Amino acid sequence: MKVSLTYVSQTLVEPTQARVAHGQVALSGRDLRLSYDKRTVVDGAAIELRQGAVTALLGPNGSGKSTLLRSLARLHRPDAGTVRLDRADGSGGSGEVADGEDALALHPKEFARRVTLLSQSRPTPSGVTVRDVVAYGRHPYRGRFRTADPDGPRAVAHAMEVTGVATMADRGVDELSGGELQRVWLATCLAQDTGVLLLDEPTTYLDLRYQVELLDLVRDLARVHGVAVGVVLHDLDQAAAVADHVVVLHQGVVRASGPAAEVLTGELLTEVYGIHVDVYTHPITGRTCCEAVSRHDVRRAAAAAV
Ligand SMILES: Nc1ncnc2c1ncn2[C@@H]1O[C@H](COP(=O)(O)OP(=O)(O)OP(=O)(O)O)[C@@H](O)[C@H]1O
Repeated sequence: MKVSLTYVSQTLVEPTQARVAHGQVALSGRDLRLSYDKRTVVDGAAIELRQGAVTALLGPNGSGKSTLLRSLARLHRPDAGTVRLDRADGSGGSGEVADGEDALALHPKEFARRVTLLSQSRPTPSGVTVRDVVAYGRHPYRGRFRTADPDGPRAVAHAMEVTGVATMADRGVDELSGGELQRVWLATCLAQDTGVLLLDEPTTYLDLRYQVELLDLVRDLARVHGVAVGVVLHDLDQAAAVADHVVVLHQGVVRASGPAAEVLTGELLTEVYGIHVDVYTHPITGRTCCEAVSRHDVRRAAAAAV
């Protein structure tokens, strides 16, 4: 089978938009208060997504990760606080900290050319092919009368190729498995060719190979192509493997934020998740591993010690 995300760093065509200034803040939220029907679920949150870096949002169920991510994507309007978007070429901000533009004030098409979100669930359209759905990612580049989008065909073909859905281009999306559909949505985001990529639990539905390859792709998009990635993950090992920065939410408050290697400690994770978590370096791979200790593990260890 020809599909492969693995070789994306070799095959990814140069993005059509200039992306430089790795490390500069591309999208930021400050002092965000987010609510549903007057119930505040995120309070005082700050987050920065930097060009060329992957930032993972972590935390228990209901801690506010998706809501925070959606607020950065303008899908959840904050009660308080700001969301600011810097220019990909760095012209909208100043050095380390972006001043940027008020993301909420941008024209929807302008925003969609710069930020995309792979959300947790999307309605599956019926009667449309995979190629149609991926081509939808080009909507911000089309004019009122569907005027030419010269980069469109190349971007769509390439997005399908690197996500492994090119071979199913003519199939109806309503006949795909959950994992296939997830890759089609990811291809749609990639076809949108934005400098900021937001992903809400993107490995859901994917089998082991595609989970690993998706995370490789995410890392390449950041490191090779300068994309600022914000990703909600539940798997702490995956987060440790892919993220440069992590933001840990607990009960709607940012409990810790910073370089992954510094933030991911057993002490913090044990406190936040309410279960004992061991963090150690794998003796062979050198990777950071986060392992929750179950009651059965404790019993086994006690029995072995006798
Ligand atoms: N549409 C909604 N209407 C009302 N409350 C909501 C809605 N969506 C989420 N919430 C509530 O907001 C809080 C934060 O939810 P959110 O989905 O952001 O958390 P999360 O950290 O992403 O959770 P999970 O890990 O379970 O996906 C939760 O208490 C949740 O019940």
